[in-house]
Amino acid sequence: MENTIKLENVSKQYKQFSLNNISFPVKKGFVTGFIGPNGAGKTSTIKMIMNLIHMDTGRIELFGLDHKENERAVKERIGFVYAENHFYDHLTIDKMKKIIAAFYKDWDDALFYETARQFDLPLKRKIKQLSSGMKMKFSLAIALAHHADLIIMDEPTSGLDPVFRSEILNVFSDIMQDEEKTIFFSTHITSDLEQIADYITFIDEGNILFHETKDDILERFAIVKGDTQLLDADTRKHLIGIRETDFGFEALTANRAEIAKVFGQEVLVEPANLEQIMVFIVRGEQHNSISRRETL
Ligand SMILES: Nc1ncnc2c1ncn2[C@@H]1O[C@H](COP(=O)(O)OP(=O)(O)OP(=O)(O)O)[C@@H](O)[C@H]1O
Repeated sequence: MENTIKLENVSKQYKQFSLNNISFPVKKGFVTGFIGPNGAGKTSTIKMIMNLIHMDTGRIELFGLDHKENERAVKERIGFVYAENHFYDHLTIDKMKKIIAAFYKDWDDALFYETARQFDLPLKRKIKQLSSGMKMKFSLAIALAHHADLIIMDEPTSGLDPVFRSEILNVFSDIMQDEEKTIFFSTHITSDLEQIADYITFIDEGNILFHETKDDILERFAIVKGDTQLLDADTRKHLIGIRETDFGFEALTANRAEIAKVFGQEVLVEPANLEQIMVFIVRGEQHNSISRRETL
């Protein structure tokens, strides 16, 4: 399977934060969701992919090409949707579109207007008068109009109401009908991923904890519930983010199959959704002496 994006041992050191030799692929023809708690390093990673900030070490390939050596060529093929406004506020959508269109060889004006109509974009309205959802749709209309093969988005659905979000997710599904297209986006909204992601890349504190298909993740992880008396130094090693109450314990396992071997029939094993997986893993790190990466 072809990789549209490939990160190899990418690192970046800030004063109080570092991205630590991160490596993962983004598969062509699929939607990959990039999740992790606040400050995990999602935006920094995306900015490095887009060559907006420099990495200290490592290599990033886009469409099989080094992303810096071939920056112009690869950017022609990318639609970048980003929360920080990169438009001129005082221009109307239509005028801004004209400026942007000039940068792309493969610009399709008819497709832009068709998408703008579909999105109800007010062409004569100034950028500064647009809601964040409209700006987001405008960015997507641009990405579609220059026939981007790869769409990269940093939290595209945050701040959007549920109706708008569902509309945008439908647009993503439409885009993915074309098997040549790839979507990579960061989000906190795990239910969006449950709906449309094929792969999930999980980052925390500058480390990639896993990169797998969504189906494998939902298969592998599970919630375990049982009596606190079952917890000892050995059994705890198999659990992540244990929460103990008067009624018993609740924890996450990263290896559902192993739980029966450890606890027999004495615990309840239930499916875990992505939100629970994220919450338990992050809590696990705060309270556990065992490194999260070892447990996963
Ligand atoms: N230019 C910078 N200088 C110093 N530290 C920075 C800089 N940019 C980001 N950081 C730090 O790097 C860490 C990761 O930030 P980043 O924005 O990549 O996280 P994120 O996963 O996108 O978070 P969020 O979900 O809150 O948007 C944070 O602790 C942030 O303060």
